[in-house]
Order: sequence, then structure tokens, then C-alpha cells
Amino acid sequence: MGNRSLTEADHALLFEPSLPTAEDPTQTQHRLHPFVDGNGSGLKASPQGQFGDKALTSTHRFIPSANEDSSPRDMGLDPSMRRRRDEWADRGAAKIIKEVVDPTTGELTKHVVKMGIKDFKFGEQLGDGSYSSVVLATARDSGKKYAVKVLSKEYLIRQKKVKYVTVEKLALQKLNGTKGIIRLFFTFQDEASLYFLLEYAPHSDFLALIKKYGSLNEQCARYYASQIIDAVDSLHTIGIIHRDIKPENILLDKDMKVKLTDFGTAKILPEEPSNDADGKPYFDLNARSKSFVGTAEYVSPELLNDSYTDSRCDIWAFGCILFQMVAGKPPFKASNEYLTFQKVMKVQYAFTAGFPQIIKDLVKKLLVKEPNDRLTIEQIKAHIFFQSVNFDNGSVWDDDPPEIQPYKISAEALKPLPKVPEPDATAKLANLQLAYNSHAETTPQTSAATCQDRSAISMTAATAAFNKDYTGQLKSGYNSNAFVRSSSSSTDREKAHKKTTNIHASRSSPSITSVSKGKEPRSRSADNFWSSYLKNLDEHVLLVKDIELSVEATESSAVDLETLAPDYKSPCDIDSPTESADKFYKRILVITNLGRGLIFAKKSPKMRKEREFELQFELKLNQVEKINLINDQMLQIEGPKTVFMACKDRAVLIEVWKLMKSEICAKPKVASSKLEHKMFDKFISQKVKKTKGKNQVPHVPESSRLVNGLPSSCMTKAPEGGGSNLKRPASLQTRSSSNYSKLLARSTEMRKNMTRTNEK
Ligand SMILES: Nc1ncnc2c1ncn2[C@@H]1O[C@H](COP(=O)(O)OP(=O)(O)OP(=O)(O)O)[C@@H](O)[C@H]1O
Repeated sequence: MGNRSLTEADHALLFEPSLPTAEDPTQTQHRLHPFVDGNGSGLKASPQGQFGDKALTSTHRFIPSANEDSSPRDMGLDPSMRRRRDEWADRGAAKIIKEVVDPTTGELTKHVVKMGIKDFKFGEQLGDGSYSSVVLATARDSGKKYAVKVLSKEYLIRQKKVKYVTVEKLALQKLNGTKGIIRLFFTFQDEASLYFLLEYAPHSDFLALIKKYGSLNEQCARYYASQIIDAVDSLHTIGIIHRDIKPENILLDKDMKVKLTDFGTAKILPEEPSNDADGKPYFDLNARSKSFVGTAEYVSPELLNDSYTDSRCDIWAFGCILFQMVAGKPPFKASNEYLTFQKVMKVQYAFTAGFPQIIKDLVKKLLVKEPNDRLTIEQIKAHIFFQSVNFDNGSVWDDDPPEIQPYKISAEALKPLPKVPEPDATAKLANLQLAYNSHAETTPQTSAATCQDRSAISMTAATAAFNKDYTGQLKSGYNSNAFVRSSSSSTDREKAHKKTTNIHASRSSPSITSVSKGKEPRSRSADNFWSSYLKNLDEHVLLVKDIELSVEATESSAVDLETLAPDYKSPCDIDSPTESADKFYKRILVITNLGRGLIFAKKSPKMRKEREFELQFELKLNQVEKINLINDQMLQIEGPKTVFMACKDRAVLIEVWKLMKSEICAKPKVASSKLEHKMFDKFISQKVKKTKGKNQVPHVPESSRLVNGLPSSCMTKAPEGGGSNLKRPASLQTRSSSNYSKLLARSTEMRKNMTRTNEK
């Protein structure tokens, strides 16, 4: 039993009847009012430990066995054990008030009934926690399914976990009937174990969902995030802080809706005197708690840095989960717990490529080191991401879930958030916008104020401009250049534009004005767009170019180069896609200073209709093993995948080749253009010497056969087997300590021993 004796409360939980929990569940026609714990019977001695991989093996441990009736069990029991079991059958059963309507008189009569282990058939194990096993149970009378959390008394006492169970029970009782919280119907016990009869959530948990799909699209993320935050709001309103919110503690019920579970480490706040006229209970949600509880990947920095948490730790965890929904992995994850802590303490995380701007904005405001600067729940609900969600009319819980789809990058998602101007600031914004646009193309001097604002205001326009600009270039053979005006034209803005710039005459297009810029292949607005897009990732664009791209098929298939690119008669005859080439995707390559080659594709068969660019492929340049120049219009880049990049424009290939050859990663090398061309020419002449015939179609070995487009493995999707490197993170639950290294040591120790200690 360790060095800690049981408190009265612990004793009550383990050995005495307790308070009622919830309405009964097992009957459809009758309402049942459970009010006490009792004891159960019908247990079978288990040869192995049944309380999770972290539990101790106990020879005294009992588990409910699947679908057995009582008689065969009696055979193995000696008389004293049988007597004890029978004693507990009465003592440990839950006593429930059953309301029965008399069919003749129509009167409601109440009966006290006992419900215990004998009233359920036990089935498969649903899950394993640190100190419990959860099994499926079917009520013998109604056939309804439940999840029963089974906790070994001996283990709880030995590992000093009784407090956790008490807290879990109290929290669930307090929260009973709250939307988004798993329901505890009642508890019962026998000599060996405690049983929590819980609502069954048949669709597993949120971690499994993310794993299955790899990520969730914005719509799904919005649906689930709104339920999670609403459930957290309800918790906090009732004075409960969860403190271990993570995907695996978010179950999915029969309707695929959120049910928070695992309140073992919750904090139940004392009610404070209320000043409210309506007398609503008041809880100090900012009251600090020093308990070291949570899970490494979702733990808030204030617990690690300053050894305290309050309700804002649930908001932090919500931010981590929101990130994970889109990225498929938690924001703070390292090879071990210590390194994960380091990242959390420094709030060191990076958005994945193509992370949608709107969610990024919200996550950035949630994963904030200083709890006071973190958004409040009210502010979260008011965030533009939840603009379409009505948190007041219950639709968050009533609406059916959307079709689950993984997140797929789209140009729409990359568009920066519209900056909502204050009414009187519209004109100023327009001025700044236009001033910036003019600046970007023509005006050398810009005021400091304009510079400061421009990153915020230029991006929407730049996005729109980029797409148009790009289409325009294709049509006009790179002879036109575009510069941007505000994408939402307005008379005011046009006036402002005239005032602030006298450079360009307006054209009929509301968002683009084209001017001839000689031979410059791409407008700066396009580059600005990518720069702005990547700026948030601490990345900047080194190169934006049109390319044709193919990726070697993962399984070699009988596809040759002609099949790969039917319009290309030979690789040396590469040109921009023609208007007739319906099957072609226009692709551009963006190379960044962080050594990423991002290939965006735009399906625009006739170049009439605007189609959005989508990130199709990411090439990690530092993983490139070899670059082969097939000829001076095509590169073969060997790495984890073989990528063929073709471009008629030799200068483009020079740049790509140069970047890759110099193993560009974090720091680009700057070489004089003359030198680059020299190097390139040398490289080519060596290649040409080795090539037997000029302009010959290179031999493509069977193993390097190509397919048109990209293998699906390059697209955003769930990794094999629902994959990802997501392991179920285990909770940390240990006593508070101001000494961080002690905490780490303790958590490591804890991992080893799979033990927990009671918080103070
Ligand atoms: N009501 C339920 N319906 C279906 N499955 C459930 C239910 N409750 C729990 N489970 C499954 O059992 C697992 C363990 O449950 P739970 O998290 O409550 O246990 P725990 O011992 O408190 O775990 P932890 O180690 O996180 O503290 C869950 O991850 C889930 O897979």
C-alpha cells in the first residue's frame, strides 16, 4: 500500500457505497435513478494482469469474462472465495431506482434494483489506460452496449491512484448530461475491482481518426474543433479543468461526435462567492495548480517553465490538436520526452507546407507561451475560422458530421486572411495597398509605415494577381507583366490609387493592370505572393519557374517517356503545354532557402478558366543524391524518388541545377552568373561528350520508367496503414516540483516503472 494511508474519501470509494451518478441507461421504457455504489459478482480470476501494459500483474486481479454465465465459474472456486464473492454481489452492486409504469392503472411506481457485474455480458477489450482496462459490456436485459472501465483496487492502492479515480468519478458526476462529455451511468464494485459503467463510444478516438485519414480538411477540422472547444467551454463553466486533453481522450460516439473522456487528472475547482446577479456559480479559472499532469506533446509551457497550470492549459492543448488535425502530427514532437519538453518550453514548432492560413492564424494565437496572451474560449469562438459556426443554437452538436476527408492543399487555403479594416481605415488601407503595389513594380521609395503594413495587405491581391498574371503570361508568351491592384476594386480605392500613384493607367480588369515589361519572364507580384506565403514559415523564395515534372512510378510500369508526355515527341522538344493538351497540368517550381522544392500544379486545359494552384509535390533538396543532366532541357534528380524536370528555358534549368548542385539547404551560396553559366556549360559539355548522339531520347531503364503526373503517394494522404509516426502519447502524472530536471527524471522513471504518484 506504499507509504500513504487511504483517506476517508479513498476508503469510501473503495469499500463503501457512494453517491448516485446518473440516470440509468439500461432500460428503454423505464427511467432508472442510480444513487449508490454497490458490489458486483460473477468475476473470474484472471491469470494475467488486466490493467494495461502499465499495470502491475496481480494474482488477485479479476476481470469480467466475455459472455459467461455464472455456473461454470463456480466450479473453480473454493467455498471461501465463493462466499466472499456472494457477499460482494450484494455489497458492491449499484442500487438504482427504477420507475415502472403500471400498465393497468398508468401509475408510476418506484423500485430499488441492484445492478452489478452479473447484469452485463462482457465482450472485447476497448482500450487500455495507465490504470484501467476498458471493456465492452452488453446489458443482459436491454441488450444495450456500454463501455466498462475496470480498475483494480489493489493496483490503485499500491500505485497511489485512488485519488485519480475519485476525481474522475466526481468530475463525471458533475458533468453528467453535458454535451460532448462521456456519460457515467453508475459505478459498482466487487472485492477486486471498481467498475465505471460508461456510455459506449463505438467510433474509437480522435487519434485513430487522424491516423486513418492522415489529416482532416478544413471542414472536418472546423466541425470537430468547434465541438471540442464547446465541450471545453462547458467543462470550464462547471469549474472543471481537464488537464490532459489529447486526441486519444476525445472519443467518437455512435454519431461520430466528440465525447471527452479520462477525467482522472482533472482539477475540480472550488466554487467561489459569486458577484453575479443571476447567482451563477463562479470558479476561478486562473487559479494556479502545481500538479505535474498532462501528456508531453500537449503539455503547456507554463507547466514546464513555471511549474503551474490553470484552465489555459486546456486551450493550449486545443491549439495542439487543431494543428494536428491539419498537419497529421502534433506540433511538438521529438524523439524523446525531454526533447519534446524543450520544444514546448520554447514554443518551437513549424507549420507544414501548405497549412491553411485561416487555421494557421488561429493556431498561432493559441500556441502562445504567455497564457494571458492566449485567446480565450470566447475569442476562439469568435475567430474567423468559426465564422460559419453558431455556438449558441446547439447546431455544433446537432449538425451531422461532414464526410471525413484528409486535408488537401489548395490555393484558396493559402490565401492570406482578409484583413478586416476598421470602417474609417478603409481609405488608408486602399492607399497603402496601392502604394505598395506601385512600389512593388515601379516606385523605388516607400515610407516606413507603408512597408510595415504591406505584408498584411498585399497578399490577397498578390494571390489573385498571381493566378491571373500567370495565365496572362502563358497567353502572351511571357511578354506581359502584371502588377497588382486591390483584388476587390472599389471607386474609393481607384480614386485613392489615382491620388497615390500616377504611374499606371487603369484597365478594365478590376484586379489586374497589365503593362508591357519587355522580356521579364514573370512579374514580381508572383514572386511576392510566394514570398509572402512562405514568410510565415521563415522561408523565402529563391526561385519561381515553370517546369514540367514527372516522378518515377513507385512500381515500375510499362510506361516510356513518350507515354509520360504524349505531346513531347522527344525530351528535347519540350515546350509549354499547348492549348490542346487537355491532360496537361501547368506546373511551377518554387525553390526556397530551406531547401524545399515545392511544385504547384494548376490544371488549366484551355487557359480560359482560372483553376487554382495546388501543392502537388515537395522535393527535399537535401535528400537529393544525384542530379543527372539528361540533356540541356531535362534534369533527372535522384533521391527518395526520381524526379524528372524538364524545361525548354535553359536559364531555368541552370538555376535549378545550380541550386541543387550547391546542395542548397539553409544557406544559399551566391555565385556570379557568369560563373554559373560556365559551370553549367562545363557540366553540359561533359555530358554531351558522354552522350553518343545529340538530342537522342535517353534510355530509360525499366526500373526508372515514368508515369504521367504524380504517384498518389506524393499527394497529401494518409500514410500506409493509416500510418504516420503517431504513437499514443502516454500521460505524465506525477507530483509537482519546481525542479524541472527532477520532473524529467521523474517522468522518465515513471515511464520505466509505469507508475504514477498522487498529486498533493
Ligand atoms: N466510453 C468508451 N467507449 C469506447 N472506448 C473507450 C471508452 N472509454 C475508454 N475507451 C478506450 O479505452 C482507452 C483507455 O481509456 P481511458 O483513457 O479512460 O483510460 P485511462 O486509464 O484513464 O487512460 P490514461 O492512460 O490516458 O490515463 C481509451 O483510449 C479508449 O480507447
